[in-house]
Amino acid sequence: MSKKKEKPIAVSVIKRLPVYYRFLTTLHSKGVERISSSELAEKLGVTASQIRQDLSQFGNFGQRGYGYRVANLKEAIAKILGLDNQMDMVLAGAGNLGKAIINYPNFKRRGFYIKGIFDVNPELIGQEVAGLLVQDISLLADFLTNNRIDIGIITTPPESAVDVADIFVRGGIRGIWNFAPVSLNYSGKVLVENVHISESLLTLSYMIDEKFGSKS
Ligand SMILES: NC(=O)c1ccc[n+]([C@@H]2O[C@H](COP(=O)([O-])OP(=O)(O)OC[C@H]3O[C@@H](n4cnc5c(N)ncnc54)[C@H](O)[C@@H]3O)[C@@H](O)[C@H]2O)c1
Repeated sequence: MSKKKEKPIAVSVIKRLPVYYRFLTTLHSKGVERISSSELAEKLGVTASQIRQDLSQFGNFGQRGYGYRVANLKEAIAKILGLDNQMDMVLAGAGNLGKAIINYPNFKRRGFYIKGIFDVNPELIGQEVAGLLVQDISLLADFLTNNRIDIGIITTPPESAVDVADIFVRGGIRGIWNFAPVSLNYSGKVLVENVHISESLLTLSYMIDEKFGSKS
């Protein structure tokens, strides 16, 4: 499954690709066959030249005067994002957020499979969530030795996150999707994507205040 890119692509570009992909998927499901970069840009709130510049880093997609074939571009972006590869994942922390992630059906549709769920709570261990039994966290290290897992998801409280991440790293995991509000630093050993849901909410709250003024 190794798929190292020859030339590093800016993270800002990589972060826009899923947005293009999601929108193209919607267009495709509505039967739209082609779209111009200016239409695509208008719908997504970016400039047409930004889209052309982003996509040109990966190859030649659109045709002048014709635009993009929706199905082709969608498939090409899926490939760039690695959605044509299966990514196997484990999750530590089967609480509120963990269960919501496990039960979300679209990850599987996009090639992300949760293979193991781990927790410390004896009341949760042995419970079935989305067809998998929650296992004792003490079994995680062995599980990683016996299964080739790509991504480890952390939805534990912050105080357990570093311990869990250490087990992931020792177990050979290549990427950590971390929802706990702690910084994980493993320069070079593993890629960490921190998801700060609360920060995103605070940003929205700030923007509401700025645009519409405070409620009082
Ligand atoms: N729920 C949200 O919307 C939300 C939003 C933003 C951030 N977060 C963060 O996500 C994390 C989970 O939040 P939650 O609301 O699901 O909490 P939760 O308390 O419902 O779930 C946490 C789970 O982690 C388990 N756990 C604790 N230590 C563990 C360990 N060492 N190994 C494995 N499992 C362990 C607990 O038993 C529990 O089942 C927290 O760090 C929280 O700050 C949650």
